[in-house]
Amino acid sequence: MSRAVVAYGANLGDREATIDRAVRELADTPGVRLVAVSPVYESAAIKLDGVDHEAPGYLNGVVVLEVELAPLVLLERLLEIEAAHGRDRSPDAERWGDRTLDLDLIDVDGLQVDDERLTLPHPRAWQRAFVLQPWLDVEPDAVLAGRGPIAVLRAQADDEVVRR
Ligand SMILES: Nc1ncnc2c1ncn2[C@@H]1O[C@H](COP(=O)(O)OP(=O)(O)OP(=O)(O)O)[C@@H](O)[C@H]1O
Ligand SMILES: Nc1nc2c(c(=O)[nH]1)N=C(CO)CN2
Repeated sequence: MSRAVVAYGANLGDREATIDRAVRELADTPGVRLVAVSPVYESAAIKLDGVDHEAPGYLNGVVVLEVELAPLVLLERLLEIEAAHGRDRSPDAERWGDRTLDLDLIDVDGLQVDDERLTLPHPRAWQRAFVLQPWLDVEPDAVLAGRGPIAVLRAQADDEVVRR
């Protein structure tokens, strides 16, 4: 049994409905138990060249899971749920572009993994308030492997999040 933190983000379509359904689908997955659901945050879209106030805003949050699945199997399930909610993964889709649903595997038991398909912890989570703040709300003492306590990382992250 492992403990996994999954972050979601959505800035296209009916964001609330997509997130509600995606969390339910995740919780209904055999071998997955939903342990905690964070508050939801609004955040401006971060693009490769900085904050984009013209783009639709995101809803972001995290869920904590107990899983009996290997990390790669859980990742496959996340990608499947994203696809079921219309995530555009065509080769010409913009990197960090607008999306109906993004599900990122942030941490699994503090494991450090550098696989072709999976990096753990998520390599950019440490600098994202839109991940750290909701995670902090549900696991205030959590530590991001190789980076330190998420409370410290959150204080250093400069993207803005507003609780809904
Ligand atoms: N910890 C992880 N969580 C989710 N995907 C990961 C992880 N590590 C590696 N990947 C791989 O990254 C690929 C691209 O992910 P994705 O398109 O969601 O990136 P992104 O959300 O646009 O950007 P970012 O990774 O900065 O959040 C996925 O197909 C997946 O195989
Ligand atoms: N506000 C916000 N910006 C983003 C997000 C996100 O979830 N929220 N995800 C990205 C790539 O994963 C890129 N930019």
